Amino acid sequence: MAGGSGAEAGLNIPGSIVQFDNVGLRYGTGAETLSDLSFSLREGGFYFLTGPSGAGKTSLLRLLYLAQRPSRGLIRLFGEDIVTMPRKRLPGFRRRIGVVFQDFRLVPHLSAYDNVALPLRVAGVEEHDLETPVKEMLAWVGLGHRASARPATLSGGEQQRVAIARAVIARPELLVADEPTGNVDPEMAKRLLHLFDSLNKLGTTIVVATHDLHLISSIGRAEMLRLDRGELLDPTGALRHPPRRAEP
Ligand SMILES: Nc1ncnc2c1ncn2[C@@H]1O[C@H](COP(=O)(O)OP(=O)(O)OP(=O)(O)O)[C@@H](O)[C@H]1O
Repeated sequence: MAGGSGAEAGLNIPGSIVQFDNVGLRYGTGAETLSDLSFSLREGGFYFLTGPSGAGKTSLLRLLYLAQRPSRGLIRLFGEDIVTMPRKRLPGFRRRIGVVFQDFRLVPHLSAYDNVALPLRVAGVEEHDLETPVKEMLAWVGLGHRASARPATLSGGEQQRVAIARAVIARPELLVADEPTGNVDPEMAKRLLHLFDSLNKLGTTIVVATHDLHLISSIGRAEMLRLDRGELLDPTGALRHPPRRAEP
């Protein structure tokens, strides 16, 4: 394992929002889909997750947004061990995370407006306080004129933009996005990335899984998480915070 084993494993690393130690994930009885993942993400960092199809990116994101528990290892989120945490505490943690799902998962019977308003309503924001931010957010993603449309009447790219607006509207502490620009044109992709960039500058930690090299190159300060066949490529140990010392 890269650094972090033995006595320091499991300790809370100051300034980290996510910490994985020796995490493995196995679906059923097959081989491990993710193996020995050990890394930490800095609070306020901007990370791109890349890797070939089937490398395990969606599986890693599912661990991050608490849709999946690991088969082994330790995961800390917001400084707490979420593997052994009682299930009833998980929804409170999930509310601190914005998620853009690869398949959008909009609520089908709600309009675009009501889908975007959902996280604010769950957080108890009054109707008269949420109208302006929801309208502004819809306008930013180019859907001001489709506010009353149901998801089934929207194109794939429009649904993706509603999903992104919903994920960012409540300014989550952690934003996890799975191929968030896969269905939009390059101009809109740039606009959506600007949204992530602004959110990051306000303090949200961002993790975006993407194959889009253009997108990756547009955020100079972003760090890379590269997965290959379920393993994280971290040759310099830079994804450990603090990084492990170079071998003598
Ligand atoms: N629920 C599941 N049950 C069994 N196997 C699964 C499940 N989800 C994913 N897998 C398997 O885990 C491996 C990694 O899948 P995952 O979707 O995490 O990869 P990915 O890197 O996101 O791929 P892509 O870029 O194509 O979306 C694949 O072999 C996949 O078939």
